[in-house]
Formats: sequence, structure tokens, C-alpha cells
Amino acid sequence: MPTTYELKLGPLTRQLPLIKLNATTTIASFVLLGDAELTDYAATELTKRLQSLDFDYLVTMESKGIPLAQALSERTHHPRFIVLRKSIKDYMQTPLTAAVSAITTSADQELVLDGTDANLLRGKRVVIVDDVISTGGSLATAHQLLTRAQAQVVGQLAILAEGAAADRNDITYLGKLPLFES
Ligand SMILES: Nc1ncnc2[nH]cnc12
Repeated sequence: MPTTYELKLGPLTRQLPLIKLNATTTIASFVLLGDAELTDYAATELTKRLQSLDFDYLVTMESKGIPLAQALSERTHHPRFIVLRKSIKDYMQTPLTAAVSAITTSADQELVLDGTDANLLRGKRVVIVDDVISTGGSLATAHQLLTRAQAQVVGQLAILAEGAAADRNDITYLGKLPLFES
């Protein structure tokens, strides 16, 4: 039984550890945080995919999407991006929240849009960006929060699509990641 999966993305290769999540599901663990080289490459490639898209804000989800959104913001000359948080902070004003289930987190989580950010996004064209789209749970929750904030989601981007997400035609991604299910 191998212990790693070899991910190839353009000129880059990574050995991803195989992690058993439960009795039936094993993932090739892709942790973007700290991988400056891959973040840089992915941002350059995704920027090409954004070239013909008119949008006002990039939106990402805490926490693994943050360095990617930062790099994409710089490359696309969008000086501000929005981060959907995993919990309500004391400094937030009238936050919007929604429940989310993620493949890598056993307990249900929530996503939070600070009311100040919601005001900024009202009537704006937004692109959601994340590191991996798998079950699509956090993407759907992000989409729901943004719709509640009256933003228009005009694009959904990820570095990798995992498992069945690779068959979706409503996301743009650079590479596929297998999901090992028995
Ligand atoms: N393969 C994966 N690695 C890390 N985080 C994930 N979230 C969803 N799929 C993942």
C-alpha cells in the first residue's frame, strides 16, 4: 500500500501523504499553507483564467485559501479581497453565518461573513477562490452567504478538484486529485 500520491502541477511535483479520514475514505492531503512555490505557480496560472472575467472582489475561505487569494489579488490588481471566517470575532459587525460540512473536518463548521464586508460586496461581481474543491460543501456555503449579501458570484476557482468535483462544469481548476473510496 503506497503512503503518498504524486501530484504533478505544471513544472511542480509534490508527494502528498495519503490520509485515511474514516473507514471508507482516504485523501491525498494537499496543504497549501507554507508552499510558497506552488502558491506562486497556481496564482500565475489562475490569473490567466481570470483575464477575460470582469469582477470586483475575490472571496476566499479561511484558512488555506488566504495565501492564494493574496497572490491572485496582487496579480489581478485587486487591492482588496474578502475572507469568509470560520468563527465570529468580537470586532465583527452584524455578521452573516451559515453552517458548512467539510470532508476534512468531522464536526460541522460555520462560515462567517463580517457585515462590514457584506456591505462592501452588495451588488458586486465576486469570484470565489479556494485551494481544493472536494464535496463542494464550503463552496456552496460561501455561495449562499454571498447571495444573501446580494453579491453576484461570477466565477469559482480552485487549484485542485477532488473526486467528483472534477466533473463539475461550474468551477475552473488547474489539476485533479483522486479521492480513494472503498
Ligand atoms: N485532499 C485534501 N487535502 C487537504 N484538504 C482537503 N480538503 C478537501 N480535500 C482535501
